[in-house]
Amino acid sequence: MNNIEIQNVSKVFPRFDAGRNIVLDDISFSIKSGDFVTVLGESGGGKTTLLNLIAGLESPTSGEILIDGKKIEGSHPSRSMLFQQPVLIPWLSVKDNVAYGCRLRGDLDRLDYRVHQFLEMMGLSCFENAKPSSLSLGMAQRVCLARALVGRAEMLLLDEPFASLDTFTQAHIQEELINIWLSEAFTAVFVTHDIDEAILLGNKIILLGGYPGRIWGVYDIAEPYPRNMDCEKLKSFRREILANFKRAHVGNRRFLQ
Ligand SMILES: Nc1ncnc2c1ncn2[C@@H]1O[C@H](COP(=O)(O)OP(=O)(O)OP(=O)(O)O)[C@@H](O)[C@H]1O
Repeated sequence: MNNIEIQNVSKVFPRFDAGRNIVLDDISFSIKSGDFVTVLGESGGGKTTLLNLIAGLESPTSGEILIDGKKIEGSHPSRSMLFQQPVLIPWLSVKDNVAYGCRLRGDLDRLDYRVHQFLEMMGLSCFENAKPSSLSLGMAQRVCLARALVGRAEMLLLDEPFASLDTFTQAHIQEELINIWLSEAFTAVFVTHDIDEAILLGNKIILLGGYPGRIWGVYDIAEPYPRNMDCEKLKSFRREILANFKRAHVGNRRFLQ
């Protein structure tokens, strides 16, 4: 199980001029085990900060985050993070990169089989022995995804992982991610500033807006996968989300006056 409760979480960072930068203000929402949650917000709005708090890499200034009723204390291999840029060890082969975290932790049970299985799932079995320098960006990002899944992550935390990919590769890898999520049943928290990506992927969207970042909408989307933005229901979600973004900005202007 991996039910997460984010309760009245605020995060304040010290500012360069000795002031306080309130990045997140009184954020509350819940994530059910097996959810695919997309966190949608503009650049600098605190999305990565929220992901780092769920990963246990940062602590809230106030409020708390509970996983299955227990307060998060630090990072844990069951929560795996995928960054915007793929991070691979250049001198290790693709398969050794994928196996690396498991080897470090001594999680060796059928490791070679698992590595092969996930690389095949990502369409990368022919590249098992290749070095990262010979991979395209999209392939390297799929290796990172395989590495997270091989480590039996119960929760994937994805920080705009496809933002730097071209539209075609992005669409392809989004579809693969959804297929794997549907078959492997992990929980995903996916940060993006792309409204269509948030709607196409998430069964729940958290709209983060304004400065400091507050929640401006939580949307449950029950449409089946694969999704297409031509669908009227999804278009209407899009209109509603954009309208709420506008409200966040009007609220923000008032806040600054
Ligand atoms: N470790 C830190 N120390 C001080 N300030 C920080 C730290 N991490 C983030 N911030 C500040 O928090 C704010 C939000 O940053 P964050 O990276 O969470 O936003 P974001 O929504 O993920 O942005 P982007 O989409 O551009 O990656 C920024 O003002 C940033 O300067």
